This record gives sequence, C-alpha cells and structure tokens, in this order.
Amino acid sequence: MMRLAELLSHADFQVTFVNTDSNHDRIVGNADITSFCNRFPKFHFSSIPDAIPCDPLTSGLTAKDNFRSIKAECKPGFRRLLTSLSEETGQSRRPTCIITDGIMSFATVDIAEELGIPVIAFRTYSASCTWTYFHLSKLIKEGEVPFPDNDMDKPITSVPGFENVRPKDLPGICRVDATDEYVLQFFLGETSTMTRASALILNTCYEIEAPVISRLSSLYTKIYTIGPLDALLKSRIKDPSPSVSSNGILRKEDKSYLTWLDAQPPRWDLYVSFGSLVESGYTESIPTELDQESKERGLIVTWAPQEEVLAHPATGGFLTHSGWNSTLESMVAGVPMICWAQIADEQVNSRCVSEVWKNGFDMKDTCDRSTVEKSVRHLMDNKREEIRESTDAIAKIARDSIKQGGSSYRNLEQLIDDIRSIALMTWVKKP
Ligand SMILES: O=c1ccn([C@@H]2O[C@H](COP(=O)(O)OP(=O)(O)O[C@H]3O[C@H](CO)[C@@H](O)[C@H](O)[C@H]3O)[C@@H](O)[C@H]2O)c(=O)[nH]1
Repeated sequence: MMRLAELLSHADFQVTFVNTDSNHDRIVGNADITSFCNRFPKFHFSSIPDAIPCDPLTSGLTAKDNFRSIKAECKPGFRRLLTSLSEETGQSRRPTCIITDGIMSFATVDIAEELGIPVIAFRTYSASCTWTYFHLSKLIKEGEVPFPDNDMDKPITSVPGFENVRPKDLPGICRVDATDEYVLQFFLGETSTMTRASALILNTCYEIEAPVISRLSSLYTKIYTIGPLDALLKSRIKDPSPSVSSNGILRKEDKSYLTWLDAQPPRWDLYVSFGSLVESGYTESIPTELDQESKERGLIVTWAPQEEVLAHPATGGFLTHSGWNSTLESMVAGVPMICWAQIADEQVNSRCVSEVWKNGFDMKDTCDRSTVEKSVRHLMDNKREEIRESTDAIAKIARDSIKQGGSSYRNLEQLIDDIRSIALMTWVKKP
C-alpha cells in the first residue's frame, strides 16, 4: 500500500495515507519518516483508532480480539477523518478517490458510498489467492471447507480455475484446526464488500496470472495489475535515496548482510526470511550451538535489505514463508524458492510456485528437519538446473512488465489517468 501511495504521490497527487493507530505509531517511531515526508511534500500520514496495542504479537490478544476491535473502531474513525478533511478551513482535502485495502472494506466502502466518493479496492494478495477467497462461501456450502486433516489431498472439483489447488493449498483459515468462525466470517464479509468497489488493483503482473485475472474480470469491470510494485516504484523513481524504499522507512535495515555476501562465491548463499510478522525476541531463541557453529558460514540479522540481498550474485536460493511480497521480489530477482507457508495466502502462493510457475519447491505441511535438509540440497545443488529455465523465464516476464510499454507500466499509467478523470469530473461538477 505504501509503494502504491508513493507512486501516486510521484504522479503529483496529494496522498493521505490512512493507517490504523497501532501501525501509524510504529511508523512515526522511525526517524526516517521526516526525510520521507520532506521528499514527498504532498504526502500526508494520518490515522484512525483501532484499539489495538502497538505490538499486537506480544499483547496476548487473539486474532479474534483484534478483528473485533478494528471492526468496532475503524469505521466511525474513518467517517470522522473524511468529514474533517472535507471541512478543513482553507484548501479542502476532500478526497477525489479512496483506494482501500481489500480487507478494510468494512470501514471504507459504506462511508465512501455515503459521501459519494469513488472507491477502488486494492487486494495485496496474488490474483490466485484473491480468486480462492471469492469461492470460499461456495466451498463452505458444499461442505468442502473447513476440511479435516485426513482429507487434504483430494482435488477440488467444484470451482473453475482450481485445477492445481488441493484443500491443503487453500488459505490457512480453511483448516479445521485453524478455523475460527469469527475470523472466517470476517474474511468472507470483506471479500463480498470488496466487490462494491468500482475497480480492483492487484500487485501482480498480468502475464504471470493471466487465466485467473480473466476469471476475476467477471467480478470487476476494471482490474489494474500493476505489480511487482516495488520493482515498478524503483524503475519510475530513479533517485537512489534510501527513502525510496518503503521497507527502508518502516524498519532499520542491517546492511552488514551485503558486505558479508560480497565475500561469498556466486549463488552460494541461501537467504532465509519469514516476512515482517515474525521477528520478536529472535536473539534469545537462537540456541548457542547454532549461533557458534554457523558463525563462519552464516549471518543472522534482525532486518535485511531483502531486495538487495535477493539481487546479490552470491544469493542462490530463498527459504521463504511465501508472503506475496517476498514471492514477487524473488521472482523479479530470478532466485528459486523453497516454500514454508504459514498463514493466510501463503498456502496458495507456495502451490503456485511449485506447480504453476515452477520456480521453487513447496514443502507444504511436512517441514520437519529432514524435509528441510532435502529441499535445501535440491534447490542449492541436485535439482537447481531443473527449475533454472522456468525461474529465469518468470523473472524476465516480471521485469518486462514494469518497463516502459510493459503491462504493469501501462496499467499504472491508466490508473493515474482514470483518477485524474475522476478529479476533473468532480471539479466540473462543483458549483
Ligand atoms: O529482513 C527482512 C524481512 C522482510 N523484508 C521485507 O518485508 C516484506 C515482507 O512481505 P511479505 O513477504 O508479503 O510477508 P509479510 O510481511 O508476512 O506479509 C503479510 O502480507 C502479505 C501481503 O498481503 C501476505 O502475502 C503475507 O501472507 C502476510 O503475512 C518484503 O517486502 C521484504 O522485502 C525485508 O526487507 N527485510
């Protein structure tokens, strides 16, 4: 969302980036925010209450508690914010258009309709995963979800476009042991509310997910596929200032990883990361033996400059949780993956990596010590060449899509033009 906001700000729109209080507090706690705001004077950060503690992972609250809080707090907060923006003295900042995170539609779509402001949904998952969410209600009705542990491999036949999907490849909330009725209903509700938006933005590139994007076109008259967003952002904003990277302002990167990589042979390093949600207390939990034994052969950092690490010639593979941003970044860098999916969309992404794009291996549910070892040996050694061609082909498609004339490049231009037209229409309508 930050990357999209930066791109729109770069296109000369005034952007108000609305976060929930808990996320906002984390961002403004970072010193780099000032240089970012100086660089983009038309970019404003704002926030609405969510009643969630700043570090939800250590608060002891369950996912259900947090979902209940945001459901209760965010909608009235968003209404107050929009009203205050519209009523500001001097130059009104009433928005021309709202771009909402797909899973925050409950707080935004009603208010947008109430105030007559066009709304576009941005789902930060892959198109493939977005498609699965649209069919969960049907799968529940037909008794296929939630599915018990012993029935995870039978193919799903009732949904078109699911040819490669088994129950165990569906989002984590579909599992009997993980299902929380409240959370499941929350996602079903959000997926349905999202269809009231006038258009859909996806952080993917058309050529990589074309069949499923065509299917999604039955739900939206306009779909803007503008990914991989980070690569697109970097190609459009040439200034190498660190604030160009949203990751750079959200966390402090430890660049020592790059110096360490410089001293390693080509394609030797296996980069391991499980995304942005799993870092707390990591130093205490590393066994001393592991720390000592791996000193000469590995490096552990709190927050790596991931895209630079993936682009480094010494990086030969990525053991990932299959978060969608990590998957896209690995695709662009042409680095093959071992997928150790944990939650949400990651089960779907990892299946696509192994079966559709063929740029990695999916460990799906059997991530014991010997499976991890076997997969690492496959990726770094025995089977590397088997997936080299497809990994390179996907990388080329992703890189081409963000070049001038490429599909994501053109779709972003179209999105910018369409928002400008809305602005113009709003301006013409004013008395
Ligand atoms: O040391 C690190 C670790 C991560 N990253 C960056 O952090 C981001 C991680 O994003 P992602 O791979 O999408 O994982 P999560 O942060 O876990 O993302 C959440 O949001 C994603 C998009 O909605 C979902 O796909 C995931 O399942 C969900 O966990 C990427 O841009 C990485 O480059 C770093 O820069 N340095």
